[in-house]
Amino acid sequence: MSVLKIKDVSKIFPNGTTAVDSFSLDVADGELVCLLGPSGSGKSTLLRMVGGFETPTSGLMTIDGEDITRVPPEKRPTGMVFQSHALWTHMNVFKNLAFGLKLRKVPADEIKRRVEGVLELVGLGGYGTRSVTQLSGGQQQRVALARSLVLEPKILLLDEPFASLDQHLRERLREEVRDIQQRLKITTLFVTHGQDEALSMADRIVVMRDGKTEQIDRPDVVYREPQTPFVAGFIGTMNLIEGVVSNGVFSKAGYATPLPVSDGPVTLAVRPESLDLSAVSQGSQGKVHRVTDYGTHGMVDLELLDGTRVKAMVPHPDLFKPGQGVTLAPKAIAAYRDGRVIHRTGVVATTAHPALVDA
Ligand SMILES: Nc1ncnc2c1ncn2[C@@H]1O[C@H](COP(=O)(O)OP(=O)(O)OP(=O)(O)O)[C@@H](O)[C@H]1O
Repeated sequence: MSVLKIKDVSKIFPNGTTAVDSFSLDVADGELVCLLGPSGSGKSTLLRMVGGFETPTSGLMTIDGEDITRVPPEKRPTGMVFQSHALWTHMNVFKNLAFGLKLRKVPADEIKRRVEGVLELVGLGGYGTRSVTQLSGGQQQRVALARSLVLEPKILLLDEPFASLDQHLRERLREEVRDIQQRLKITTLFVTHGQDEALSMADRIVVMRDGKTEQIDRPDVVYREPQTPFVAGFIGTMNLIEGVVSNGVFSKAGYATPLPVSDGPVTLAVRPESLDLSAVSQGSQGKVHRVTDYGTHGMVDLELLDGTRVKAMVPHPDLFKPGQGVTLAPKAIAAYRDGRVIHRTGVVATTAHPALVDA
């Protein structure tokens, strides 16, 4: 039973950079929350503050009600796994794991039991006597995870732990870590800038931007109901089409559609799979720039009459050729104004996973 609370935490570095800006988050017992955002959005700084490796400029952090804001890392009930795992190469796997327990004066027989148990858990049973230099990258990262878990932290902190691994291994480890996390029911905060990682692992995703929260929601909600154009553009492939609404009609470069919002500038968010195209010889609203064949589908790069570029997913790539005139029927998922959602259209994405439409 461990709950992490972060309340109005800010970090301003001595050079004046505000890395984290009045950030608040409650992570429930056993929950896995992903911090997702572009480079420089403050994810690592926030995680490092929870781990005690950076001190907040202001704010409060508690674990199970106890203030940990200024507690040194080794005294916190947190375990952190870094991107570069920094295993001790002069020690074998067992000793790497036993080290922290020895420091805590855990009796030898208990050390043996706990290390062996956790090695089994990460799929490395029997690897104790191996030198860590004789392990693959994925195995080393499992040892790094085991080294944190063996200390039985209340909160597990993962900072892009798979970033250095190839795609295939990353996907496998992602599933393994999620399994272990759920089996142990360990409250976890996970930093990534991989949206597929966040979408596939998290109970909730925090989309960060400039040290602040842009949206906190379940993965499917973040994907289907992005609150801001920033989130819409960040998760999956999204066309953000800027136009103007006048008398209930949205128009953009020769294209018009009813939109029940007040007059003014509007940004429509349209997934490529929700932008239907028709090839026409007259009255086109755009021109095909390029068609990419993805085997299962095609992705058409279009140029609208005013030069705006958008993407449309089509079932058969050979239906469209560069230079071909088209009309479009975009089904927007939402309309935004001044950075906030002002209208939801009820259109839902037809693909469950954004990797499908990444182009
Ligand atoms: N020690 C430091 N001194 C000054 N500025 C820093 C320091 N560490 C980080 N920053 C700045 O704080 C901001 C947030 O950095 P942070 O590393 O937390 O972002 P991030 O979202 O984790 O990025 P990435 O995905 O690239 O790791 C950035 O503008 C970064 O340049």
